[in-house]
Amino acid sequence: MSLSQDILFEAQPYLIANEKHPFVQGIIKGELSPEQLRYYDKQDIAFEYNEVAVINALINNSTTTDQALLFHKRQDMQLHMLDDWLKREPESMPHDWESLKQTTIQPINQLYRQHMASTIQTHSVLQILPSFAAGEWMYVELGKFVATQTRVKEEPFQSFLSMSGDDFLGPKGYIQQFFDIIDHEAESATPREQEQAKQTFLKSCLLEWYFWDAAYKLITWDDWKKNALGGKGGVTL
Ligand SMILES: Cc1ncc(C[n+]2csc(CCO)c2C)c(N)n1
Repeated sequence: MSLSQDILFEAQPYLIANEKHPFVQGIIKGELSPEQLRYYDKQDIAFEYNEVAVINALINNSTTTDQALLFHKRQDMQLHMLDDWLKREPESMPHDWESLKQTTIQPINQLYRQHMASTIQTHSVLQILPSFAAGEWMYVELGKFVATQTRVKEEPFQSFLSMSGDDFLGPKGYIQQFFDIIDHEAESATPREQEQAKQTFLKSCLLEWYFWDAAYKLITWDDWKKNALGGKGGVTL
């Protein structure tokens, strides 16, 4: 079994848990509040800016020119996507880079961003790529899942998780190409390095679940502070 097959087999329970999460269910049923959508939007733009640094590291540490070109193409898409996103709904959101820099990165987002960024110092595509590819894979799979469900037609629920175009799908899509690169790099890696890469992927899948959860519950550092300083022994956040 290739490393990517092994990873995908172990990631299945995480995918099912993500499909069941009330935020994902709320997208299908159109039952999320403007506050929940706004929290997600703000945190996710900041998350995607962090991905720019991770993709840069993938370009820097590519082991072939083809890899560098693929990551470069993905980076181009990332920056155009962020540019389009920042131009949307400026009246309801601080959708410009200056004010976005002021956005507080909330606890789970910080954990996830640092989980990804911490792989950069390995200088290894095999260690960096799974941290990033897991989120892409999860969104593509969730997109396929929601397409099988009867979902509400109004925006923003209608287009949420609808992955448009074939950029990510199929044998030449990003997802398959990322897995091909993971398998190629795994050939020259030790079992321990392969295991590390797998655990990094699975941790990203876990943090995907917590990302939905934080948006669903609107969890902030203030909640963490109240919980810690409230003197009640703490509740589960
Ligand atoms: C929590 C979270 N995880 C992963 C992504 C990454 N992601 C999902 S789909 C996509 C590209 C197409 O929109 C990207 C980059 C994200 N945004 N938020």
